[in-house]
Amino acid sequence: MQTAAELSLMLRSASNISAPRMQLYGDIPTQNRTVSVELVVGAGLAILFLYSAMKFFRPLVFFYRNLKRARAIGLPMKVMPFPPGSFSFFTFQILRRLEVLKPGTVLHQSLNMGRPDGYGYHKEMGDAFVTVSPAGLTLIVADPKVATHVNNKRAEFPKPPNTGVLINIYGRNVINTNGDAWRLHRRVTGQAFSERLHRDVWQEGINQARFMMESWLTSNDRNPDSLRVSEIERDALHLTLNVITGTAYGYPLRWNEDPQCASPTSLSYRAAMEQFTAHLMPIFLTPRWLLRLARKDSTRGRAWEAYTAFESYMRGMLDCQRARLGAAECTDENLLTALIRSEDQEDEKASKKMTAQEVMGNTFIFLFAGHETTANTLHYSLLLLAQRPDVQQRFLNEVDDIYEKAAQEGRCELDYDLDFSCAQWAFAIMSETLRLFTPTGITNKWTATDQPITFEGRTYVIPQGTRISISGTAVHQNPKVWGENAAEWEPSRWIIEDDDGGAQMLERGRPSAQMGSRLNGKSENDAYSGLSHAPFSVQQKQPPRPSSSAFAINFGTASANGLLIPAKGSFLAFSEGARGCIGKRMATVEFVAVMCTLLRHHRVEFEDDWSVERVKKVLSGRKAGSITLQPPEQIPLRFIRR
Ligand code: HEM
Repeated sequence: MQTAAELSLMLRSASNISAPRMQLYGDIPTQNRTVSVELVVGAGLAILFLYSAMKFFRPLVFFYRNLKRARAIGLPMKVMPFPPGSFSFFTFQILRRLEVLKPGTVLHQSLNMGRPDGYGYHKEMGDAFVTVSPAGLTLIVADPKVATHVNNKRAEFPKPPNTGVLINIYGRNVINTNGDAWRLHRRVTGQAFSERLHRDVWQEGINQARFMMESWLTSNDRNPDSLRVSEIERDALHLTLNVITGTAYGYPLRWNEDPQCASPTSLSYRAAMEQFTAHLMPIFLTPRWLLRLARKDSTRGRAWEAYTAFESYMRGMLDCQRARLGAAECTDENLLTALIRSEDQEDEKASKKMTAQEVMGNTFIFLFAGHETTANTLHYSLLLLAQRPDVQQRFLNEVDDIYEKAAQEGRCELDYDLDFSCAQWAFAIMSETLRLFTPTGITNKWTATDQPITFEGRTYVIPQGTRISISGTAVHQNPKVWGENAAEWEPSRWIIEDDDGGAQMLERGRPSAQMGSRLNGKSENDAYSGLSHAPFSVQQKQPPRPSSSAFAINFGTASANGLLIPAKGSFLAFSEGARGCIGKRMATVEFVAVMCTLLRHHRVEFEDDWSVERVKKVLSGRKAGSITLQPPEQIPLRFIRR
């Protein structure tokens, strides 16, 4: 038997023996485990704290960094919580849906959702200034020379990254690509914008204007002497959609006719486009699968309906052109045949084909970009002519002269080659409307690397990654560029004085027969070089209105038929440089043909209950949430036989 003392000794020795083993296998680690759990939790909390702090302070850090970069430039600077333009179409739509954004409220005004302020900001800040926000720097430009410099250096100032990802809805296209991809898209689509297309556009503009007037006749108890038009905006959109479809897409339509559709839809072509435009936000922002699942009678359901209907119409037109190409029926090239060919054959320069998606993307973007801007210009011009009977009279005289000349030459129809270049006032009215009611007031670029710019004689380095917003709206209302009356709609500014200094077109009213022949002798390029800046048509010897100190005019030139070619950078409605508007001439030809047809036998007036003041108020506003500039309210018009 062991005594208690022996037992106690044994236990103690056992514990002494086991001690080193337990050290080896984890007793001390148990203690450590507690420590390491604490460490892990502590580290986790620290990370969480650091992450939250970073999230919280990051904008401040960025803001501080951006502030330093902006100061280093040396241009005037404006600090903003958000970059300008953040409250664009989409933000506006979201806020409107939340019902916190009512027109006339302070919030509405402060988000600058009213009509763009024109030159307002620049009065305080100068013609080039930088805005700083945590998101980055934006250089805002109302100076023609800086605008031209930026617009003409495509590689140094490309479109900002992710430009137009939203307008990618049917596929990549010429508007939202850069570099080699853009070059391919522009080369392929650019072929279609030939003089042959412009000739077709002229004729189709006349046809569609007649169809439109016929549709007014049926809605006016067949009284051709007084046609009331309650929705001129809608009709103008319908007209321009039909013109582009009938010409660039090779599918001429009567007024209410639809093109071929690849799969059945209950929406007409025009209704599909209207519903599409009305549901841009859900279409742009919602994943397709979610749109597809939406209830038919919901907003998203309607968006999906418009999206699929429009896609079916585009596929139908592509199928039709493909069939014509296959049957060798198609000798004429148009935009769709050019796109189809680019999917089938490699582009020689790029050694690449376009994908089916890119073909769809371009099919969509040309319809979309090409019809709304031209429709807005027609719409605003008719409103402005009704507001200014004196200018309207000048134009009506011109219309009479052009038809008279055609009759003398044994023609009952106007002809693109013979008559387009005679429409001096039509051109002046269009340009002046685009100057003050610019459909897309801002074009955005970006600095790919640090870039020097020269402004008012000094050079500034704009750091890499700066957004550059060229504000056409501000340039067009800049008194240094367009004179003290820059904010007034005055089409006569586009018509150049005679060599003897008299404003002959204005004073004389009707252009004389002599004037008629002076215009007729010139080529169409001469007559419309005002939009193209084509150097071959310029008469350098005749600077217009030397008394004016305005840049556009003083440094501008005169076209051979007496139209102002503003100095570079001062007229930006179509932008400038390699990425300028591809459809500039098409829009001009269409405008002239339609206006000459609409006002051949009629003059346009407002209804009696529309006072000048009431009209002015509407014209100074902007339809909320629209992508291009549109008046906020419908103003009914009346076409009175003259
Ligand atoms: C009055 C009518 C029009 C106006 C005011 C206008 C205005 C503009 C402007 C300002 C740009 C430059 C946009 C930017 O850089 O962000 C542009 C580009 C473009 N426009 Fe127009 N446009 C008109 C008519 C048309 C028409 C009729 C078409 C075609 C049918 C068209 C097709 C395009 C295309 C494809 C581009 C992109 C060019 C490129 O990035 O290479 N536009 N337009």
